[in-house]
Amino acid sequence: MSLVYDSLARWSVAWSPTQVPALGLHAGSPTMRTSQKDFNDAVSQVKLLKEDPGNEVKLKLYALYKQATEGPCNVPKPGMLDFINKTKWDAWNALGSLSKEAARQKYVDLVSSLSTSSKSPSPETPAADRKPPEGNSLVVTSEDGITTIRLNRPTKKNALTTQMYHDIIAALQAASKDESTITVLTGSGDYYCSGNDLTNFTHLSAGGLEEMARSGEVLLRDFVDCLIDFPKPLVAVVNGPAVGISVTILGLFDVVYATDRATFHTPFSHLGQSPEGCSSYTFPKIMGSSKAAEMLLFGKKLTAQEACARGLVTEVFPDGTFQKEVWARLKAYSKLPPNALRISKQIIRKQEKEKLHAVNAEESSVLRERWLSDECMNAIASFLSRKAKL
Ligand SMILES: CCCCCCCCCC/C=C\CC(=O)SCCNC(=O)CCNC(=O)[C@H](O)C(C)(C)COP(=O)(O)OP(=O)(O)OC[C@H]1O[C@@H](n2cnc3c(N)ncnc32)[C@H](O)[C@@H]1OP(=O)(O)O
Repeated sequence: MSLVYDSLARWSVAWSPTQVPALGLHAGSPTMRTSQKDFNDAVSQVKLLKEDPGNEVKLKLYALYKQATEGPCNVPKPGMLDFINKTKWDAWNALGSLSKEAARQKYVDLVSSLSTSSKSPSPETPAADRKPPEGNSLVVTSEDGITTIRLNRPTKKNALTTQMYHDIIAALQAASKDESTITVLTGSGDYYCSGNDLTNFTHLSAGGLEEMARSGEVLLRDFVDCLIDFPKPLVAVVNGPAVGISVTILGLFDVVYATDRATFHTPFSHLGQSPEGCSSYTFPKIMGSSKAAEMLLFGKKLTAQEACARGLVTEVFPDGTFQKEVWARLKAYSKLPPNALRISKQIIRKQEKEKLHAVNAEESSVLRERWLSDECMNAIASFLSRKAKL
């Protein structure tokens, strides 16, 4: 059995009976024979768990399995940038000199506690029925003069993958030329967006970390440039909490409507990162330098009402009537003459376009450096190992 990440934030159990290493038990001891059977049964049970027990538990299972089968951690510590293996190594190493027998017992106890809290599926349940596929991460629709770009990864709180940045750019480019009057960005499920998908940092190409940071800088700059240049009214329909880049770019939207359930959080310092989306310029301008610093430096999370009082949000609606009220309002606005709207938007934006592009280029370049820093690496590794939640 081995525990693997199928993406960096998600452990999955890969199991093949033929891959089980010898347990290294001494024959003849009845206690140990019982222990070995219990352990083997527990190992088999893990793959039948219906509910994902979460990364923390899976990490514990991994560490106990290694300790039970190989003894104390005996392999060199992986490099700091090798997030997955370092996290696994840390967990195994933390078990110190725990005996194989004690590790087996703890493993069995842990699996037994999971089995009682989660029903196993019947063996004939097809895998596809256990977890429905998530479908398209971005859904674009056009109706009633409104093009809607919907972030659609609700199980990941609509975190933005690199593919989604590319897809949003393409959707905005298409929307700028289509028949619609207004373009809307919104989210599916309980979140608006949890910001940049932190597993984006783990998809290393042959060029290594430097290359990843370089391509991240280009992607970020292109994404934000596209928002700066977007020629039609751009509206954010913030249907729930918003984090990171999904908050900073709000300063580039024309109108921001939020449910009263929404919160606005930019935890850049916690992540060893720095502001993007032109927020280093737009936030002080919108809310004053000291309020902006509270958000961008110290990561103060705002309620929807607070964000509205600071001018980041246009209007807050009760959650119960949010969708109905907002879409009725937008439908009415979409009947306005499209050319007048375009021209008015463009004359407003024109005053600052050059400045915004310069700010974007600088923020993206600073972030490239940040991504290579120990502070950032450690924060991401910490999130991925679920030691910290923001
Ligand atoms: C160098 C390459 C980069 C390329 C991209 C370039 C452009 C990007 C530039 C922008 C850079 C940074 C700006 C930012 O956006 S910084 C902010 C990043 N976001 C976060 O730090 C939020 C992290 N998430 C959380 O703190 C919590 O998940 C939550 C949002 C508070 C929700 O908590 P919850 O308890 O209600 O739900 P939870 O169980 O944690 O989440 C459900 C599953 O969703 C996964 N998930 C949520 N958010 C993210 C995320 N941002 N990245 C990756 N995965 C996320 C979470 O891991 C859970 O998954 P699973 O069920 O455990 O598998």
